[in-house]
Amino acid sequence: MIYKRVALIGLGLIAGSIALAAKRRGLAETVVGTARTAQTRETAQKIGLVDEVFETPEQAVKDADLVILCVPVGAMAAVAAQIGPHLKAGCVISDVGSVKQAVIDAVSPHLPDGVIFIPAHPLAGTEHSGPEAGFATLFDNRFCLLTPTDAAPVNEVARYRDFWEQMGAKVEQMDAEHHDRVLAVTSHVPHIIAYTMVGVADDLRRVTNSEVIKYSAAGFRDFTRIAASDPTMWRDVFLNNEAATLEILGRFTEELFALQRAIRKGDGELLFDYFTRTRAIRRGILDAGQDTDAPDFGRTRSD
Ligand SMILES: NC(=O)C1=CN([C@@H]2O[C@H](COP(=O)(O)OP(=O)(O)OC[C@H]3O[C@@H](n4cnc5c(N)ncnc54)[C@H](O)[C@@H]3O)[C@@H](O)[C@H]2O)C=CC1
Ligand SMILES: O=C(O)C(=O)Cc1ccc(O)cc1
Repeated sequence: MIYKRVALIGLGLIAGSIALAAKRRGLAETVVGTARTAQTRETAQKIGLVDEVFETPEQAVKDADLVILCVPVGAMAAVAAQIGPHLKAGCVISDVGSVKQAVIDAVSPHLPDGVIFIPAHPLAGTEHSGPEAGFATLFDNRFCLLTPTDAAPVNEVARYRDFWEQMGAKVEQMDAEHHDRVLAVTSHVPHIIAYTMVGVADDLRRVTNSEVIKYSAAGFRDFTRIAASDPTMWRDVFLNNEAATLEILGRFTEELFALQRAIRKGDGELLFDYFTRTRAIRRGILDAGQDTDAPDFGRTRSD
Protein backbone atom coordinates (compact mmCIF):
# COMPACT_ATOMS: atom_id res chain seq x y z
CA MET A 1 0.00 0.00 0.00
CA ILE A 2 1.35 3.42 -0.97
CA TYR A 3 -1.51 5.75 0.03
CA LYS A 4 -4.14 4.91 2.62
CA ARG A 5 -6.99 6.88 1.06
CA VAL A 6 -7.11 8.00 -2.58
CA ALA A 7 -9.80 10.37 -3.87
CA LEU A 8 -10.57 10.68 -7.58
CA ILE A 9 -12.38 13.78 -8.79
CA GLY A 10 -14.23 13.00 -12.04
CA LEU A 11 -15.03 9.36 -12.74
CA GLY A 12 -14.28 8.86 -16.42
CA LEU A 13 -11.83 6.82 -18.49
CA ILE A 14 -8.68 7.88 -16.66
CA ALA A 15 -10.07 7.92 -13.10
CA GLY A 16 -11.75 4.57 -13.71
CA SER A 17 -8.49 3.09 -14.96
CA ILE A 18 -6.57 4.48 -11.97
CA ALA A 19 -9.15 3.02 -9.58
CA LEU A 20 -8.95 -0.41 -11.18
CA ALA A 21 -5.14 -0.39 -11.57
CA ALA A 22 -4.57 0.79 -7.98
CA LYS A 23 -6.96 -1.79 -6.57
CA ARG A 24 -5.46 -4.57 -8.67
CA ARG A 25 -2.03 -3.94 -7.16
CA GLY A 26 -3.21 -3.04 -3.65
CA LEU A 27 -1.75 0.46 -3.84
CA ALA A 28 -4.46 2.05 -1.72
CA GLU A 29 -6.50 0.87 1.21
CA THR A 30 -9.52 2.85 0.04
CA VAL A 31 -10.29 4.51 -3.29
CA VAL A 32 -13.19 6.95 -3.30
CA GLY A 33 -14.54 9.20 -6.00
CA THR A 34 -17.02 11.80 -7.08
CA ALA A 35 -18.48 12.95 -10.37
CA ARG A 36 -20.46 15.93 -11.49
CA THR A 37 -23.54 14.14 -12.76
CA ALA A 38 -25.81 11.81 -10.79
CA GLN A 39 -25.81 9.40 -13.70
CA THR A 40 -22.00 8.99 -13.67
CA ARG A 41 -22.02 8.56 -9.89
CA GLU A 42 -24.73 5.90 -10.16
CA THR A 43 -22.89 4.01 -12.89
CA ALA A 44 -19.61 4.12 -10.95
CA GLN A 45 -21.41 2.80 -7.88
CA LYS A 46 -23.20 0.08 -9.83
CA ILE A 47 -20.05 -1.30 -11.45
CA GLY A 48 -18.08 -1.00 -8.19
CA LEU A 49 -15.43 1.25 -9.71
CA VAL A 50 -14.47 2.75 -6.34
CA ASP A 51 -15.13 1.82 -2.72
CA GLU A 52 -17.35 4.81 -2.11
CA VAL A 53 -18.96 7.46 -4.32
CA PHE A 54 -19.61 10.91 -2.86
CA GLU A 55 -21.99 13.53 -4.10
CA THR A 56 -19.56 16.44 -3.82
CA PRO A 57 -15.78 16.91 -4.27
CA GLU A 58 -15.61 18.47 -0.78
CA GLN A 59 -16.88 15.22 0.77
CA ALA A 60 -14.67 13.06 -1.44
CA VAL A 61 -11.35 14.71 -0.51
CA LYS A 62 -11.97 14.61 3.23
CA ASP A 63 -9.09 12.69 4.91
CA ALA A 64 -7.61 11.69 1.54
CA ASP A 65 -3.83 11.23 1.39
CA LEU A 66 -3.80 11.48 -2.39
CA VAL A 67 -6.30 13.46 -4.49
CA ILE A 68 -6.20 13.17 -8.28
CA LEU A 69 -8.12 15.61 -10.47
CA CYS A 70 -9.41 13.61 -13.46
CA VAL A 71 -11.63 16.23 -15.09
CA PRO A 72 -11.20 18.12 -18.38
CA VAL A 73 -8.38 20.67 -18.29
CA GLY A 74 -10.84 23.58 -18.42
CA ALA A 75 -12.58 22.37 -15.25
CA MET A 76 -9.44 22.07 -13.09
CA ALA A 77 -9.55 25.61 -11.63
CA ALA A 78 -13.17 25.38 -10.47
CA VAL A 79 -12.63 21.96 -8.91
CA ALA A 80 -9.44 23.11 -7.14
CA ALA A 81 -11.26 26.16 -5.76
CA GLN A 82 -14.01 23.90 -4.46
CA ILE A 83 -11.77 21.36 -2.71
CA GLY A 84 -8.88 23.64 -1.61
CA PRO A 85 -10.24 24.44 1.87
CA HIS A 86 -11.15 20.79 2.50
CA LEU A 87 -7.81 19.14 1.72
CA LYS A 88 -6.04 17.30 4.52
CA ALA A 89 -2.82 19.03 5.64
CA GLY A 90 0.22 17.47 3.97
CA CYS A 91 -1.76 15.52 1.38
CA VAL A 92 -0.59 15.08 -2.21
CA ILE A 93 -2.73 16.53 -4.96
CA SER A 94 -2.22 15.61 -8.60
CA ASP A 95 -4.04 15.74 -11.92
CA VAL A 96 -3.97 13.81 -15.19
CA GLY A 97 -4.58 16.69 -17.59
CA SER A 98 -3.19 16.50 -21.12
CA VAL A 99 -1.78 20.03 -20.73
CA LYS A 100 0.46 20.89 -17.79
CA GLN A 101 1.42 24.58 -17.49
CA ALA A 102 -2.16 25.87 -17.70
CA VAL A 103 -3.27 23.32 -15.11
CA ILE A 104 -0.48 24.37 -12.74
CA ASP A 105 -1.52 28.01 -13.18
CA ALA A 106 -5.18 27.14 -12.64
CA VAL A 107 -4.82 24.86 -9.63
CA SER A 108 -1.90 26.29 -7.58
CA PRO A 109 -3.62 29.48 -6.36
CA HIS A 110 -6.34 27.40 -4.69
CA LEU A 111 -4.06 25.10 -2.69
CA PRO A 112 -3.45 25.77 0.99
CA ASP A 113 0.12 25.82 2.32
CA GLY A 114 1.45 22.38 3.12
CA VAL A 115 -0.43 20.59 0.36
CA ILE A 116 1.96 19.00 -2.17
CA PHE A 117 1.10 19.43 -5.84
CA ILE A 118 2.59 16.90 -8.29
CA PRO A 119 1.05 17.31 -11.76
CA ALA A 120 1.05 14.19 -13.96
CA HIS A 121 0.07 13.11 -17.45
CA PRO A 122 -0.30 9.45 -18.37
CA LEU A 123 0.33 9.05 -22.10
CA ALA A 124 -2.37 6.46 -22.34
CA GLY A 125 -5.98 6.65 -23.28
CA THR A 126 -8.55 5.78 -25.85
CA GLU A 127 -11.25 7.65 -27.74
CA HIS A 128 -13.79 6.39 -25.20
CA SER A 129 -14.93 8.29 -22.12
CA GLY A 130 -17.03 7.81 -19.01
CA PRO A 131 -16.83 5.47 -16.00
CA GLU A 132 -17.38 2.30 -18.03
CA ALA A 133 -14.46 3.08 -20.36
CA GLY A 134 -11.77 2.49 -17.69
CA PHE A 135 -9.69 -0.67 -17.55
CA ALA A 136 -6.93 -1.87 -15.20
CA THR A 137 -4.22 -2.39 -17.82
CA LEU A 138 -4.51 1.02 -19.51
CA PHE A 139 -1.21 2.28 -18.11
CA ASP A 140 0.82 -0.89 -18.62
CA ASN A 141 4.12 -0.03 -20.27
CA ARG A 142 2.92 3.50 -21.11
CA PHE A 143 4.75 6.66 -20.12
CA CYS A 144 3.49 8.85 -17.31
CA LEU A 145 5.12 12.29 -17.23
CA LEU A 146 5.42 14.14 -13.92
CA THR A 147 5.93 17.91 -13.95
CA PRO A 148 6.44 18.92 -10.29
CA THR A 149 7.85 22.32 -9.37
CA ASP A 150 10.85 22.65 -7.05
CA ALA A 151 8.41 23.15 -4.16
CA ALA A 152 7.44 19.45 -4.16
CA PRO A 153 9.52 17.44 -1.65
CA VAL A 154 11.73 14.87 -3.39
CA ASN A 155 10.51 11.99 -1.20
CA GLU A 156 6.86 12.76 -2.04
CA VAL A 157 7.65 12.87 -5.75
CA ALA A 158 9.41 9.51 -5.39
CA ARG A 159 6.38 8.06 -3.59
CA TYR A 160 3.99 9.28 -6.29
CA ARG A 161 6.33 7.98 -8.98
CA ASP A 162 6.17 4.60 -7.27
CA PHE A 163 2.36 4.75 -7.36
CA TRP A 164 2.37 5.16 -11.16
CA GLU A 165 5.11 2.60 -11.69
CA GLN A 166 3.15 0.04 -9.71
CA MET A 167 0.12 0.79 -11.88
CA GLY A 168 2.32 -0.33 -14.79
CA ALA A 169 3.62 2.99 -16.13
CA LYS A 170 7.12 4.12 -17.08
CA VAL A 171 7.56 7.41 -15.24
CA GLU A 172 9.65 10.36 -16.38
CA GLN A 173 9.97 13.91 -15.09
CA MET A 174 10.22 17.18 -17.03
CA ASP A 175 9.16 20.78 -16.68
CA ALA A 176 5.64 21.74 -17.64
CA GLU A 177 6.49 24.06 -20.51
CA HIS A 178 8.67 21.44 -22.16
CA HIS A 179 5.89 18.89 -21.69
CA ASP A 180 3.39 21.13 -23.47
CA ARG A 181 5.71 21.66 -26.45
CA VAL A 182 6.46 17.96 -26.82
CA LEU A 183 2.82 16.95 -26.49
CA ALA A 184 1.77 19.57 -29.03
CA VAL A 185 3.85 17.62 -31.57
CA THR A 186 3.12 14.07 -30.49
CA SER A 187 -0.54 14.29 -29.51
CA HIS A 188 -2.35 17.62 -29.74
CA VAL A 189 -1.67 18.60 -33.35
CA PRO A 190 -2.13 15.01 -34.62
CA HIS A 191 -5.57 15.09 -33.03
CA ILE A 192 -6.55 18.33 -34.75
CA ILE A 193 -5.31 16.98 -38.07
CA ALA A 194 -7.51 13.90 -37.60
CA TYR A 195 -10.50 16.07 -36.68
CA THR A 196 -9.90 18.15 -39.80
CA MET A 197 -9.50 15.20 -42.16
CA VAL A 198 -12.68 13.57 -40.95
CA GLY A 199 -14.47 16.91 -41.24
CA VAL A 200 -13.26 17.30 -44.83
CA ALA A 201 -14.40 13.80 -45.74
CA ASP A 202 -17.77 14.46 -44.18
CA ASP A 203 -18.16 17.67 -46.20
CA LEU A 204 -17.24 15.80 -49.38
CA ARG A 205 -19.73 13.10 -48.62
CA ARG A 206 -22.43 15.69 -48.31
CA VAL A 207 -21.44 17.39 -51.56
CA THR A 208 -20.85 14.39 -53.80
CA ASN A 209 -22.92 11.81 -51.96
CA SER A 210 -19.93 9.52 -52.50
CA GLU A 211 -19.05 6.56 -50.34
CA VAL A 212 -16.17 7.98 -48.33
CA ILE A 213 -17.11 6.24 -45.12
CA LYS A 214 -18.13 2.95 -46.67
CA TYR A 215 -14.88 2.48 -48.58
CA SER A 216 -12.56 4.14 -46.11
CA ALA A 217 -9.18 2.43 -46.05
CA ALA A 218 -7.14 1.85 -42.91
CA GLY A 219 -5.53 5.30 -42.83
CA PHE A 220 -8.85 7.07 -42.78
CA ARG A 221 -10.31 4.64 -40.26
CA ASP A 222 -7.47 5.53 -37.87
CA PHE A 223 -8.37 9.20 -38.31
CA THR A 224 -12.03 8.49 -37.52
CA ARG A 225 -11.05 6.73 -34.29
CA ILE A 226 -9.02 9.70 -33.12
CA ALA A 227 -11.71 12.14 -34.28
CA ALA A 228 -14.25 10.29 -32.12
CA SER A 229 -12.43 11.50 -28.98
CA ASP A 230 -14.28 13.53 -26.37
CA PRO A 231 -15.12 17.04 -27.69
CA THR A 232 -14.99 18.76 -24.28
CA MET A 233 -11.63 17.30 -23.41
CA TRP A 234 -10.05 18.25 -26.74
CA ARG A 235 -11.59 21.71 -26.85
CA ASP A 236 -9.95 22.33 -23.48
CA VAL A 237 -6.58 20.97 -24.66
CA PHE A 238 -6.39 23.48 -27.52
CA LEU A 239 -7.68 26.40 -25.48
CA ASN A 240 -5.05 25.66 -22.83
CA ASN A 241 -2.04 24.84 -25.01
CA GLU A 242 -2.61 27.59 -27.48
CA ALA A 243 0.95 28.83 -28.06
CA ALA A 244 2.57 25.44 -28.63
CA THR A 245 -0.22 24.03 -30.80
CA LEU A 246 -0.33 27.18 -32.95
CA GLU A 247 3.43 27.05 -33.43
CA ILE A 248 3.39 23.41 -34.52
CA LEU A 249 0.31 23.94 -36.69
CA GLY A 250 2.19 26.78 -38.42
CA ARG A 251 5.07 24.47 -39.23
CA PHE A 252 2.66 21.75 -40.31
CA THR A 253 0.87 23.98 -42.80
CA GLU A 254 4.22 25.15 -44.24
CA GLU A 255 5.20 21.54 -44.89
CA LEU A 256 1.78 20.75 -46.26
CA PHE A 257 2.10 23.59 -48.77
CA ALA A 258 5.55 22.33 -49.80
CA LEU A 259 4.13 18.87 -50.47
CA GLN A 260 1.13 20.36 -52.24
CA ARG A 261 3.49 22.29 -54.49
CA ALA A 262 5.54 19.16 -55.19
CA ILE A 263 2.42 17.32 -56.27
CA ARG A 264 1.35 20.17 -58.55
CA LYS A 265 4.83 20.41 -60.07
CA GLY A 266 5.17 16.66 -60.45
CA ASP A 267 8.26 16.71 -58.22
CA GLY A 268 8.42 12.97 -57.51
CA GLU A 269 11.92 13.21 -56.11
CA LEU A 270 10.82 15.57 -53.33
CA LEU A 271 7.85 13.37 -52.47
CA PHE A 272 9.97 10.20 -52.50
CA ASP A 273 12.71 11.71 -50.34
CA TYR A 274 10.15 13.10 -47.89
CA PHE A 275 8.37 9.75 -47.52
CA THR A 276 11.70 7.96 -47.15
CA ARG A 277 12.61 10.24 -44.27
CA THR A 278 9.29 9.79 -42.50
CA ARG A 279 9.40 6.01 -42.95
CA ALA A 280 12.69 5.97 -41.02
CA ILE A 281 10.98 7.76 -38.11
CA ARG A 282 8.32 5.07 -37.84
CA ARG A 283 11.05 2.41 -37.89
CA GLY A 284 12.88 4.29 -35.15
CA ILE A 285 9.76 4.14 -32.97
CA LEU A 286 9.40 0.41 -33.60
CA ASP A 287 13.08 -0.20 -32.84
CA ALA A 288 12.68 1.67 -29.56
CA GLY A 289 9.95 -0.86 -28.73
CA GLN A 290 7.31 1.78 -28.20
CA ASP A 291 4.63 0.48 -30.48
CA THR A 292 4.37 -3.21 -29.82
CA ASP A 293 1.99 -2.80 -26.91
CA ALA A 294 0.10 0.33 -27.83
CA PRO A 295 -3.42 0.08 -26.43
CA ASP A 296 -3.95 3.76 -27.02
CA PHE A 297 -2.15 5.43 -29.89
CA GLY A 298 -2.45 2.39 -32.14
CA ARG A 299 -5.41 0.29 -31.24
CA THR A 300 -8.26 0.13 -28.77
CA ARG A 301 -9.82 -2.53 -26.61
CA SER A 302 -12.55 -3.07 -29.15
CA ASP A 303 -10.18 -3.63 -32.10
N1 LIG B 1 -8.95 10.34 -22.70
C1 LIG B 1 -7.67 10.19 -22.80
O1 LIG B 1 -7.23 9.46 -23.68
C2 LIG B 1 -6.75 10.90 -21.85
C3 LIG B 1 -7.20 11.95 -21.07
N2 LIG B 1 -6.35 12.60 -20.23
C4 LIG B 1 -6.82 13.73 -19.42
O2 LIG B 1 -7.55 13.16 -18.35
C5 LIG B 1 -8.60 14.03 -17.94
C6 LIG B 1 -9.89 13.23 -17.89
O3 LIG B 1 -10.13 12.66 -19.14
P1 LIG B 1 -11.05 11.38 -19.33
O4 LIG B 1 -10.98 10.49 -18.17
O5 LIG B 1 -10.71 10.83 -20.67
O6 LIG B 1 -12.46 12.07 -19.42
P2 LIG B 1 -13.94 11.49 -19.19
O7 LIG B 1 -14.84 12.35 -20.02
O8 LIG B 1 -13.99 10.02 -19.38
O9 LIG B 1 -14.17 11.83 -17.65
C7 LIG B 1 -14.18 13.15 -17.16
C8 LIG B 1 -14.88 13.24 -15.84
O10 LIG B 1 -14.87 14.61 -15.43
C9 LIG B 1 -16.18 15.03 -15.10
N3 LIG B 1 -16.35 16.44 -15.48
C10 LIG B 1 -16.46 16.94 -16.71
N4 LIG B 1 -16.60 18.28 -16.67
C11 LIG B 1 -16.57 18.63 -15.38
C12 LIG B 1 -16.69 19.86 -14.69
N5 LIG B 1 -16.85 21.00 -15.37
N6 LIG B 1 -16.61 19.84 -13.35
C13 LIG B 1 -16.47 18.68 -12.69
N7 LIG B 1 -16.36 17.48 -13.28
C14 LIG B 1 -16.42 17.45 -14.61
C15 LIG B 1 -17.09 14.11 -15.89
O11 LIG B 1 -18.36 14.04 -15.31
C16 LIG B 1 -16.33 12.81 -15.82
O12 LIG B 1 -16.63 12.16 -14.61
C17 LIG B 1 -8.60 15.20 -18.92
O13 LIG B 1 -8.00 16.31 -18.31
C18 LIG B 1 -7.76 14.70 -20.09
O14 LIG B 1 -7.08 15.76 -20.71
C19 LIG B 1 -5.04 12.21 -20.07
C20 LIG B 1 -4.55 11.15 -20.81
C21 LIG B 1 -5.37 10.44 -21.78
O1 LIG C 1 -6.42 7.36 -28.22
C1 LIG C 1 -5.35 7.85 -28.59
O2 LIG C 1 -4.84 7.54 -29.68
C2 LIG C 1 -4.65 8.83 -27.76
O3 LIG C 1 -3.93 9.64 -28.27
C3 LIG C 1 -4.87 8.75 -26.28
C4 LIG C 1 -4.44 9.95 -25.51
C5 LIG C 1 -5.21 11.08 -25.51
C6 LIG C 1 -4.84 12.17 -24.77
C7 LIG C 1 -3.68 12.14 -24.03
O4 LIG C 1 -3.35 13.23 -23.32
C8 LIG C 1 -2.90 11.02 -24.00
C9 LIG C 1 -3.28 9.90 -24.74
